[in-house]
Amino acid sequence: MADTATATATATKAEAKTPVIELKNVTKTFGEVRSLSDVNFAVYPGEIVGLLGDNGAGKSTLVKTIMGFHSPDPGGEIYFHGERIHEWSVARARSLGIETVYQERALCEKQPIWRNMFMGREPRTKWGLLDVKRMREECSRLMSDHMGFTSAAVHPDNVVTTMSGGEKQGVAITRALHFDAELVILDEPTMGLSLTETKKTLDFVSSIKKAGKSAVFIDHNIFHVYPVVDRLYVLDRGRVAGVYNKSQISMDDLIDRLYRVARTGELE
Ligand SMILES: Nc1ncnc2c1ncn2[C@@H]1O[C@H](COP(=O)(O)OP(=O)(O)OP(=O)(O)O)[C@@H](O)[C@H]1O
Repeated sequence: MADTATATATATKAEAKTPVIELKNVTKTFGEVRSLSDVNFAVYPGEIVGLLGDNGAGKSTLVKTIMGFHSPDPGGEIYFHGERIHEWSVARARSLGIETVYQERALCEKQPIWRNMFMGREPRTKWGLLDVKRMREECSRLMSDHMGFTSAAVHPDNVVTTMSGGEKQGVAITRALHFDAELVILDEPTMGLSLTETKKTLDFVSSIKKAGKSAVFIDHNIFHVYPVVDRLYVLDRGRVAGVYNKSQISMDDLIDRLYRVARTGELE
């Protein structure tokens, strides 16, 4: 069983590097509801961090804070590569390379793959028109290099509706990496997917690490999260109930820990 000492040891080892993103003493209240309570959270370069917790634990509030949708209550601090950012917003987070991959419905189903790949960031010709040729070619390259799609059946001109759930998530993750995301937030990317499609999506998650980027992975299913992450945060009632180095806690111990936290609310 991991304990606070283990988590601290892990953090100390990683502290040789500066976190990509760090939240210090972040509290977030909505009226009477305290969704986050004095949360300290960090993601280091090249690290995949899992975020676990029961319904209402504060996972969405935490990632929405990272994404700039919520501002912390006074006293909370956000750092990006060690620099304190005072004016945190969606635009700022995005400009710094924080990208989010939602459940599969985030793509435009009736649009071709290449259109989805460049949505909102379309390259233009010198006359200001959409550079469709470049988007098609670049999409084709990304699909074979990053997504391993060599089959002629998966073509950049195919509309997204024809793709499987795992392939759609592949497009979303590849899109994030292509736009130089430093930190990819994966918000329940396996929801509603079959076993095979889930496997495909988890492989794409691993590709984020291979590309030297970082990710925060939220999922209710610990069997999906555990295999692909380096560290795990457990949230409970808005607090960080534990931080674990995956290499130092087995899945069984983690499950026990989650049950105990949910039952007793105790912190590490
Ligand atoms: N905009 C809001 N206004 C009021 N309360 C909110 C708001 N957003 C979240 N909450 C409350 O904050 C608490 C944490 O919610 P949050 O959605 O962050 O939890 P979660 O861990 O993501 O839950 P789930 O796994 O069910 O999605 C809940 O009690 C929720 O009702």
